[in-house]
Amino acid sequence: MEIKQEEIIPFRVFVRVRPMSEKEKAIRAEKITRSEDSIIWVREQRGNFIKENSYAFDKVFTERSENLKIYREELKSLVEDVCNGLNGTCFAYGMTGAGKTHTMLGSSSTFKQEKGVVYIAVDDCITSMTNKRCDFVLKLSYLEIYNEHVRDLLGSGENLMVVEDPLKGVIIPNLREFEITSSAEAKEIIDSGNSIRVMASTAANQFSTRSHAILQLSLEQSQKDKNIVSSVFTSKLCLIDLAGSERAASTENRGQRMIEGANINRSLLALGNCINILSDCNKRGKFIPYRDSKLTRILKESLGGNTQTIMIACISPSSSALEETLNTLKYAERARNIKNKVVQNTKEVEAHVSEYKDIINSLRQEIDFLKSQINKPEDIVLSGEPRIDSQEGLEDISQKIMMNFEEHWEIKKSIREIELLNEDNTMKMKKLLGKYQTEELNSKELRALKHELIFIKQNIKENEEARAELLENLYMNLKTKSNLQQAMSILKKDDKKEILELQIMLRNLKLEALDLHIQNTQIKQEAQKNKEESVAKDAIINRMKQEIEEMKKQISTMTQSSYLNTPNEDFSASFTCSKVSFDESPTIKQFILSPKNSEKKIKLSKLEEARRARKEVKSSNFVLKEKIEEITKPELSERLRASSVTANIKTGEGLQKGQKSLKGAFSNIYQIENMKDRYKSVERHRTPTQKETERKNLIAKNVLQQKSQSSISSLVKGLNSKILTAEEATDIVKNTWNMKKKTPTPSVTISLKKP
Ligand SMILES: Nc1ncnc2c1ncn2[C@@H]1O[C@H](COP(=O)(O)OP(=O)(O)OP(=O)(O)O)[C@@H](O)[C@H]1O
Repeated sequence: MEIKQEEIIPFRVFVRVRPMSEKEKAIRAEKITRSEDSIIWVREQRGNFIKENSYAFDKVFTERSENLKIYREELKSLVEDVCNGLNGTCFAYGMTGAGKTHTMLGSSSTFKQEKGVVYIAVDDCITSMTNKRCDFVLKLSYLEIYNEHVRDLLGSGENLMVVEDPLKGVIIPNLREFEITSSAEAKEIIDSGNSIRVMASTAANQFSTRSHAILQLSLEQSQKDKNIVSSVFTSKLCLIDLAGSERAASTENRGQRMIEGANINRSLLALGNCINILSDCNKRGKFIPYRDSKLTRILKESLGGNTQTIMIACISPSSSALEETLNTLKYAERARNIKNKVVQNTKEVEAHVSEYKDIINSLRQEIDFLKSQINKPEDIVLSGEPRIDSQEGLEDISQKIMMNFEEHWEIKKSIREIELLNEDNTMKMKKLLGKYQTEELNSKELRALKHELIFIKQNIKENEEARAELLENLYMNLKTKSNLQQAMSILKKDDKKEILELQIMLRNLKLEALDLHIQNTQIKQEAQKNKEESVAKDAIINRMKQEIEEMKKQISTMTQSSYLNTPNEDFSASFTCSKVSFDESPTIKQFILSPKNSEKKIKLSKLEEARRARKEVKSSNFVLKEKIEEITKPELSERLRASSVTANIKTGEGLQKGQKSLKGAFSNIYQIENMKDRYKSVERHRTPTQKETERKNLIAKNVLQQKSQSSISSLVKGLNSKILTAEEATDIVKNTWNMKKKTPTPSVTISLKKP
């Protein structure tokens, strides 16, 4: 399977217009919508004033569009992506009776029978996976959120907790998952879930679903190749049939239906608030109130996480539903601005498959063990206890206490989240202010910076307001808690009460255990991150160490060759000079020290080579230093700096050796002067004939010496005043050299400058 790169994918929003209902036809409602491809126009009549507004979406499906067409044209690709390891969500939104359930789950009660997109998607997913040549496990879970309670539609029906796991994201412990292998199997499971979903007849819809239903397909697929490298892809497909938004006035709901309606509206309002913040790019850094409802908590990943999301906004074409239609379209229009970062959930497992399986098995065992640990207290408390009879007051209070505790938990977490967000915002603001103070910005950059600062400031302010509101909620929550505890204490103490108290305690303990688990996972994650960081750091250090070692080797080779190539005692100026000005130019220097034969020239050129090599080492040292600057870890750069200092010293040694040899050459010149003195001192022991010959020689040498002295003086002058060209200098030195061979050394001043 091709591994996809991270992509920013916006919400895709479609509008689906259902046909006029019998009821709407009966009241002779007018059709107020018309559409073309991706645009829908809505006609609004207010008194005599008529206007038509247009709204743009990714596509508009008309009354004639069927579920299968919608699936094929827009949802199929989402399912394909899920089969390729990406997460996907599709939810239907709209007023009550607008056609959400018809779209998602289909219907048979109308004049025509249609299969919902949920069934088509599950079928398609099974078929695609079966056709693929890989191992896969497909699991299905189905839940509903009714009056802010999460209920397993395939399980016991108990009120489930929603937990945020730092590794797995939002999870619902104890939610049953069924492994499915065939469409028939899946259909049976989904149908059984639908059969217990809360439905009721309302004024707006005879078969109104009063809960939000969330069906989730979890897919895990693995691929093996010859090299036994196994890739594991995990993905989720979330299909959601939301309960309908409704206006209390128009639905004429009373009693239980009104409570349901209030809860439905509360969660849809929370969904709208999250969409508003997520869709506004200036609101980055603003607290997103996912915790305001169970629906938004469960949809957190679909709304602002690693998921491709599709929203189907269902509307009625009728004039009687104008307000709801406009609300739905505006809501959906905002959602179009949400962009999610989507990445393939893949793990490259470089391990033998058997090894890998062992790891999974051991993890599964650990999970099973932990599960058994979590379930233990409940078993102990409830095993053998009689079932609690319905005792309205007691049960009601215990339920409320549990909810109160959960609410307390959520509020505290939200407060902490806001505090962290604002810490982050303040940091960002400080950074921008620092940029403002230290950098020279042009007017455009300045404007952008100010703009950003204003939004961050606004976000901080709004976050603070949300925090203040939450603190107030916390205060109310604590007040409710003490009231509930008081109410509980008044009730007659009996076995049932004790069991209920224990149940409350157990639930609270479970929450605490889960929170501890989360903290534990976070600590583990942190530890793992630190470990990975330190491993990566060690790798860098090792790599750099190796590089340093290699450089040291190079340097020592170069130093050695520089030792070898540096002129040694053979290399000595054969003429006596008391002082010669030393030019920096290597050519000139070469001329001054011009050797008497080609061998020395070679040596000199080798010296130059060595110098060049040293220069190269120096420049590579500089590169190394630059690398050090890149590395932010101080200890690493410290180590490298130390090594580069050593390297420099080594290079310097080579240089010094060269200079030493040069100095040696000049000391030889002085030695010749000394020899002359010694010659004078032994003069008296010679025979008269010897003395005569030597005297004649000396006169001749003195003449030559004077000539060469004046030549070298003019050479030095020429060099100092830069009158001579390099060629001229060469000639003079050559001549001087020749003269020197036959004559005693000329007395010229030499001063040696450090190159
Ligand atoms: N595209 C459609 N074609 C034919 N009938 C439809 C279509 N959409 C909806 N209906 C019919 O309209 C009625 C209301 O639809 P549905 O139950 O799907 O609405 P809903 O939005 O789910 O409402 P609620 O939120 O109250 O559950 C149903 O009888 C359904 O069969």
